[in-house]
Amino acid sequence: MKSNQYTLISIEGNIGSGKSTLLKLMQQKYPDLRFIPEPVNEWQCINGDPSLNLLGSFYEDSTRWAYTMQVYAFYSRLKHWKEVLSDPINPEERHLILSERSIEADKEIFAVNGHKNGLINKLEFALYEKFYDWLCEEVFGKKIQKQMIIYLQVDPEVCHQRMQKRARDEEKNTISKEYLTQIHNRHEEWLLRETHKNTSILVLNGDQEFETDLKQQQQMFEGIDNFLKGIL
Ligand SMILES: Nc1ncnc2c1ncn2[C@@H]1O[C@H](COP(=O)(O)OP(=O)(O)OP(=O)(O)O)[C@@H](O)[C@H]1O
Repeated sequence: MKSNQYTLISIEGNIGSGKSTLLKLMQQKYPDLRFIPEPVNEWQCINGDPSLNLLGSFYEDSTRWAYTMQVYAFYSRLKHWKEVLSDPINPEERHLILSERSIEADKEIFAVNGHKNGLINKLEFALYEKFYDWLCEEVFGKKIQKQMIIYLQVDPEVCHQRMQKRARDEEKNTISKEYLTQIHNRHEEWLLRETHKNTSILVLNGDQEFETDLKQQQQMFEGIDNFLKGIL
């Protein structure tokens, strides 16, 4: 691998599928990976002001806030990526980055779904694509050697139950099973039916509880170890 190139590993999956849990487990198992968390807190509290809650506004009035949400989600994710990619790589270091969702998922899942459902209109989507393409090229350029996606595939009904259990304030009474099904279908389309260049995809079933079930974890990690074999 060239010294300034990275392999990106992202965990993708529906809201409430268990991505954060899997990420934590992977951090423990592979401590050498660089890690990019999802900036949800930033969306809940713009400039540290809890009255500026973009995630909450988005779920209260999706049509009004869908485009704004995408612009800010993109900005905040890209900012993290830029910080990591601008950090000179130590030649001894592994060039592997693990993130919860990817910039691409923002677009392919949330922006496309919003556009399909009329929450983001044609003009907004065209504008979004313009700065998305340009800024991604600016930040990622030729720095990416390969992308690897771990798709945590979970029944939307199970995601709904997990979401209710965790009860994030903004989501409690606003995310319907219908929305979870739309987001699930977008994942299936994007990851299982569309073509991908220079990307390998592992599909992991996450229907069974795996946070505390060690047997289940072990089974999942057999798949992950095998998938990452050769780069770790
Ligand atoms: N680009 C985006 N546009 C709109 N909403 C987004 C976007 N990215 C994430 N979200 C929302 O932010 C919240 C957190 O999302 P996400 O599904 O990535 O994490 P999570 O729910 O904590 O996942 P898990 O339970 O699998 O750990 C959800 O309400 C999700 O719908």
